Amino acid sequence: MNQSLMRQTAMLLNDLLKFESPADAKLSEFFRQHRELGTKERAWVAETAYGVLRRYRYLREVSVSEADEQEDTRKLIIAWLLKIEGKSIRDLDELLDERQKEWAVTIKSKNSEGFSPAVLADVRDWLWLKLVEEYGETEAMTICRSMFEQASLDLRVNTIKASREEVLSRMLAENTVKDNVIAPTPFSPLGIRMGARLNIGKHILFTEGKIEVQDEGSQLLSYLVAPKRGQMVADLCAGAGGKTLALGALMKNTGRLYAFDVSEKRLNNLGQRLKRSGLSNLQAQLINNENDLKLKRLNGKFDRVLVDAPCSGLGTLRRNPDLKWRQAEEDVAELNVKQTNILARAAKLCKAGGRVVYATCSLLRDENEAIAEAFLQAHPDFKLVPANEALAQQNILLDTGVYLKLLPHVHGTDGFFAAVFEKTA
Ligand SMILES: C[S@@+](CC[C@H](N)C(=O)[O-])C[C@H]1O[C@@H](n2cnc3c(N)ncnc32)[C@H](O)[C@@H]1O
Repeated sequence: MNQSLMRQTAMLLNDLLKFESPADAKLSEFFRQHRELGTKERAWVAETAYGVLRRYRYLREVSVSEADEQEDTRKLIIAWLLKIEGKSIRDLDELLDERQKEWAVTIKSKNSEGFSPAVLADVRDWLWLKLVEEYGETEAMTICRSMFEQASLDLRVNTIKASREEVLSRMLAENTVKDNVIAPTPFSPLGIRMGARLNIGKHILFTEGKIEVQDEGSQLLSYLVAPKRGQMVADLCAGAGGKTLALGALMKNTGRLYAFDVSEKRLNNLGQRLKRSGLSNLQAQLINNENDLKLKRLNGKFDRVLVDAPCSGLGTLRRNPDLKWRQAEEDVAELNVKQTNILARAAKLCKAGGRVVYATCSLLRDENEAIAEAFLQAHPDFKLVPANEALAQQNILLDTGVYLKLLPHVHGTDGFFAAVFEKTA
């Protein structure tokens, strides 16, 4: 790595730290503008930028001095290399100019004595307080630290086109995955976990539609929905269809599966994935909001409704570390209103004897249990189906209690929450 790459990464970080749009989109845009960068250089830029985003608060604390007029992202990078990556100043000889070497000496000498727990957990104060209230200080710290790790690459085998055994044996036989740790996921019967990141988008199994990228936790949600052959199923917040496609495969391409969302762009992405999947039971529909008239004629028609609600996304911080700096406490309150309303709308779509699943990738009670409990209070015609029992019925032995609650350091998945409701009348 060299000084020019350092400069480019610092410029990218200047942009990312404005927190105006998601970091993954900005990173892709950066790579499109810098096609001259090779694979190793790209990996270094991505790792460094995401590394700084994961540890931003701590790194500022050890690198920014009172004399600084404005934040210099090169200091953050140096701090990341020295303090997190464990490099020595000598290791960085080629990378740093003389002034930066002086910064490095100062940064190296800083220790974390007296830093607040929120700085060490690398989250904003409001979020730290909420997590401590919910999980206690020790568990809150463990959760925050688990988010410093890179997530594994999880794949879902599309059973419309292949079996897990077939995909696993093909991958194990291949040179591309030779040095990779590759294994069935522990809980999802359709998952494969890969230790290292591959550009899976170009892999033949992917282009043939035999595999999809999907976190194991997300795969498990479709098992909670548990759609049966020939049923009417709605995915009310389908987005780009990660869970919709899994539902379609569980339905063995029979029945009718509706994918609704308010985002045209996301539904267009679903369209691309749908072509690869080989599913023909799926219909995508753009709606204005949960009160869209298009939904009205479908009231009481569905056997299964999934609400994968818009949420803070704090369970996905391993993949989207920028979210912890972009989310404010007020945003969560705003999301709670949407979550409550969308779930109430889902209840209307569901027929008697049918099932509604409410899911988020949030860690916060306000977006999870609180919404589920309020729903049960307001909807006496629904009862809670314990998630552990619903999974056991699918031969998945994962018991996190009446709600599904997944955490990276416990389950190896992103953080997920789900509640299963059945309409009794
Ligand atoms: C957590 S994401 C869904 C991710 C998707 N289910 C997947 O597995 O890839 C939440 C989605 O809710 C959508 N959304 C937001 N408000 C909505 C509303 N009022 N009705 C339906 N969808 C909504 C967003 O556009 C977003 O795609």
